[in-house]
Parts: sequence; C-alpha cells; structure tokens
Amino acid sequence: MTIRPRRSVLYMPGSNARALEKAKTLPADGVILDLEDSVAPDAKEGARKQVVETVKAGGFGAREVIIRVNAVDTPWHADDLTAAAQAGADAILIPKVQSAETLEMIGRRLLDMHTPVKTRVWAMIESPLAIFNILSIAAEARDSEARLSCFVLGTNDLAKDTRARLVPGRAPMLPWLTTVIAAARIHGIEVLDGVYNDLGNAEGFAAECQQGVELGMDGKTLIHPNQIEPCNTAFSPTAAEVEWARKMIAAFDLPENKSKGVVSIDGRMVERLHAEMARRTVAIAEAIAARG
Ligand SMILES: CC(C)(COP(=O)(O)OP(=O)(O)OC[C@H]1O[C@@H](n2cnc3c(N)ncnc32)[C@H](O)[C@@H]1OP(=O)(O)O)[C@@H](O)C(=O)NCCC(=O)NCCSC(=O)C[C@H](O)C(=O)O
Ligand SMILES: [Mg+2]
Repeated sequence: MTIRPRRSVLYMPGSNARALEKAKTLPADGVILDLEDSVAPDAKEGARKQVVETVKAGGFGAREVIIRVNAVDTPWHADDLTAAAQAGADAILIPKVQSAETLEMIGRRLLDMHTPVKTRVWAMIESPLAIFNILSIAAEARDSEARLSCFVLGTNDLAKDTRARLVPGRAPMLPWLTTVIAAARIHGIEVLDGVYNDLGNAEGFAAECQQGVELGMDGKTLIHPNQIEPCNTAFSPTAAEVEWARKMIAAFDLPENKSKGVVSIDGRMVERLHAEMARRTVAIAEAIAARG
C-alpha cells in the first residue's frame, strides 16, 4: 500500500517571496503557492510569474507542491492555468468548484496543453452549491482526464456564503464536512480540512485538528508555520495505534486464523475490516517515518 502523507498543507501568498523561500525549509507535507485570495488584484501577474519560477527552480524535497489558481470566472484564471500547467507542480488547486463540468473543462484544457500526467487536480469545496453537487463532482475522480485526486475544504468561503458562524466545535458545518468526506471516500479521493484563522489560539487549533482526525480528514490546510508541528502530531498515528495495528495484522496472518472472519485480541473483537484499516495505519506511519 503506497500512501503519501498529507497531514499538513501550508498556504502562502504567491506574492510573498520570503514565504515561498521559507517553505522549502518547513516540515509541512505540502505547500500551496497561492494566486487566489491572498494575492491582491494588482499583484496577480507578478505573483503568477514568481510562483512559476519558484516551482520550476525546485528545492522542495519531499514536500508536495500545489499551485492554487484563480477561479474559472475570474479574468486571471486562463493565464494562471496555462502557467501552472507548465510549471511542473504536483497539483493545481481549483478554487470555488461548483460542478463536475468545471473539472471536465479543466481536464480538457490540461490535456490540450500536454500537461504532464503527474500534475493532478485538487478541488476546493467551499460553496453551498458544491456541497449539493458533491457526489457528481467526486465522481470525476473516475475519469482519468479530470485528474481529480483531492478535495480541500474552504471553510471561510463556506461561512461567507451560508452565513454560518465559525464557532468552536463547528456544529453548523458538520453536516457539510461529513458529506464531503463521504463523497470523497466513495470515489477514492483524499480530503483536507479548512484553515484555522485564529493564529494566537493554540488550544483551539489543537482541538480543531483533533476534530478533523476524528471526522476522517486526511490532513489540514494551514496558514502559518507555527501550525505545522501540532498538525503533524495530530494527524500522525500514535505509537500505541501503530502497535495495536501491527497486532491485528499479525493475528490474521497466523495460519490458524486464515479462514476466520473475526478473532479476539486482548479481550476485543477484531474483524478483518479492522485488519484492513490497520494496514493503512501502518502504511501511513511508515511513510511518515521514511520522511525522517
Ligand atoms: C497570516 C500572515 C499574514 C502572518 O504573517 P506574518 O505577520 O509575517 O507572520 P510572522 O511574522 O509570524 O511570520 C514568521 C515567519 O514565518 C514566515 N511565514 C509566515 N506565514 C508563512 C506562510 N504561510 N508560509 C511560509 N512562511 C510564512 C514569515 O515570512 C516569517 O519568516 P521570517 O522572515 O523568516 O521570520 C501569514 O502567515 C500569511 O500570509 N499566511 C498565509 C495566508 C494565506 O495564504 N491565505 C490564503 C489561504 S487561506 C484560504 O484562502 C482559505 C479558503 O479558501 C477558505 O475559503 O477557507
Ligand atoms: Mg476560499
């Protein structure tokens, strides 16, 4: 089982040369070089040029490199997509995706531009319409031309469009978050949680990371380097979880259990589905350990 850890994925404004450089030294699993909301309109063209040069120059090591372009209905989108397609990023993040048709159109454009197949498409889910269309959007992952591999929650835009409050525990948003995760799992897509804006509130941030883990998110998007370490910790399996996972796998590998669907270990019922989950836990832990 090959797994790429995406515990922590840090946004940075594409117009901020210092942040782009610093990103190469930070322990984030991925970095999103942003051309959208963190870049002012009169800085868009300069940021696009700077981001493409930065990605082409490389130096990001094992970190996944993602370029967030402007949305399809903006005057910058076409030039952003053309530039991002040629930059050699691991993924292009499309904000404000509302329908499957948008991803089909982008997939066709990337094909026309002979974009390397290694460049995937990530979609931001951040509007009420996207939530209601989520199953058909997620189904695009079955079409290789669309390249869809990851959803990113845009919880600030979701709050803006719905008027839901960003409160501790996120009760108003839970139905949307869990709907997106369910649709993603149906079609084998990864899901990253939205950002936590209150940079001074370490406790609140840790609680939201833990909630993301419990909901089944694969990781979280971040806005500041200080958020990386606590996020990596939250989204890494603990030593006890890995030990328990190895125990479950070993139990089902025993010859006497080969034909059993369920066994008892340390007083707990363990089914084959638990061993399957355990294999994923071990694969993630090993992929994290391989990062050093
Ligand atoms: C929020 C910030 C503007 C704060 O910046 P600053 O005041 O410079 O912070 P610090 O002085 O504490 O910075 C310390 C050093 O760390 C570097 N730094 C800061 N942030 C980043 C970053 N994101 N990536 C890389 N490096 C960063 C500083 O350069 C300092 O370095 P040094 O000079 O060596 O000391 C800033 O953190 C920031 O701009 N964050 C990202 C904001 C962003 O990208 N927002 C858009 C994405 S979020 C979004 O759109 C959500 C979604 O769409 C939705 O709808 O929810
Ligand atoms: Mg947004």
